[in-house]
Amino acid sequence: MELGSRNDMESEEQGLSEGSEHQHDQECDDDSVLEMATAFADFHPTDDSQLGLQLGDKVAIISKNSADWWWARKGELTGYVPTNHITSHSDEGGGWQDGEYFGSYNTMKLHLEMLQDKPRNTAYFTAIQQNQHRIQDKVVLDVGCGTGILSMSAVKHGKAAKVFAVEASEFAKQTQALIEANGMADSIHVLEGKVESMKLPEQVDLIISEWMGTFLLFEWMIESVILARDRWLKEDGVIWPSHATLYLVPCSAEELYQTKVGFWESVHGFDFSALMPLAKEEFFHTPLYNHVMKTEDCLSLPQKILQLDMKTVTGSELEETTHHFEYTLNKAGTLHGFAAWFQVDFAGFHGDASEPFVFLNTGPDYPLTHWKQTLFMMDSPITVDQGDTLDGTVTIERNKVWRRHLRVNLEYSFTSITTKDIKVFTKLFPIWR
Ligand SMILES: N=C(N)NCC[C@H]1O[C@@H](n2cnc3c(N)ncnc32)[C@H](O)[C@@H]1O
Repeated sequence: MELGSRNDMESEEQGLSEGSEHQHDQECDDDSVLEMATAFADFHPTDDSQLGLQLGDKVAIISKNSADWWWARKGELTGYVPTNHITSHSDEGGGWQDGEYFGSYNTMKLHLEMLQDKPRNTAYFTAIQQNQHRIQDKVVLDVGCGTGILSMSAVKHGKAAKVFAVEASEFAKQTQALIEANGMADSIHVLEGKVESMKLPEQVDLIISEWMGTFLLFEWMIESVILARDRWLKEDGVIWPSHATLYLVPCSAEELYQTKVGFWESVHGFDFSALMPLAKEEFFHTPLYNHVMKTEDCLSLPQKILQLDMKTVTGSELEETTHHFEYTLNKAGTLHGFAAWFQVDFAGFHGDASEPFVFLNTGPDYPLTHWKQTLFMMDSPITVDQGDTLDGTVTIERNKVWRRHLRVNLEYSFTSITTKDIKVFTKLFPIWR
């Protein structure tokens, strides 16, 4: 999915072409095989009805005799394997493109970018440090732990007793080495595999995860976090981030527009304006995931278009959401489109909601993060005055086939305060399909 930074991956979505469907396991064709699975931990058999496993072994599941033991085949050998040592491949299909997705998280460039994102890491570390007295001696689940940085912080700063650090990409092998190098192997258990198919030995007190993608939802990892919450978080447990909010604001993007589209007006003295529609289609068909906007680009106050309580939100609620907006422009200028960003909060432990809590805001009024802002460019800029209004809806629709992708539909009417003239606009933006 990405060949470099997480942001690059969105522009490299071609990497998620149909041809990139994961390789169908040959053994799957044997009709006695229910599905394939991979061992994410070594298993040493205690009797000869059991099959020994090494981390990374692929086994063919023949029958699921019980919740804890499945009859499996590894090469010519058959025997029982413990289900809490293997992760099933069954959800690799279904348009999740897991091969590419998890393969892409096995890059140093991506982890470098995330670990160098100071506001990102500071928010998580501060939340952990400020709640040490509530995390001490507790059990934590880190969903999508990557290098394990949040798990290590939960132990070092939060004094957690035990952390299950779940990571589906091969990078988990590096993570295990890092945990050992930092003397934390007895409290942090790295589990390679998808959290959906993980079998933990106990419920947890705290789930920590950094799951936010472009426009908050891209990658749709939020569904994995919700599933882990429903399956493994204690009733009175806490999930961080505890809340996620998506913001949208009408804005100018003059420099970008001139660079990508205005440029064609006159190219070395020649009229190339006939190419402007092609430029708009190519450059503005999808949102720009790495736009850095300035506060003065905002033409109104931002509005919240999605508010999630991570303790209660369900996957089905997120399939399609629509938010009605009304903006009154607070300055004259040029309306090129809309910018979006998110905020995540780390509340939930506090008894009293009034207690200050830590939050991470990726908007233009806060220190820049690797998410930057997401810019939805409309095709025709309009000159606007203070007092003009925009009235419309933003619909976020998850792709029914490509389950990590979504589409954002913007539909609104623009009313000029002076002429009372009304113009209607609509545009559908795939992220990225
Ligand atoms: N936009 C993000 N913050 N993406 C973080 C994704 C990190 O979580 C890992 N990850 C994503 N989904 C899962 C999952 N279902 N199970 C385990 N690890 C996951 C992924 O391999 C990467 O290390």
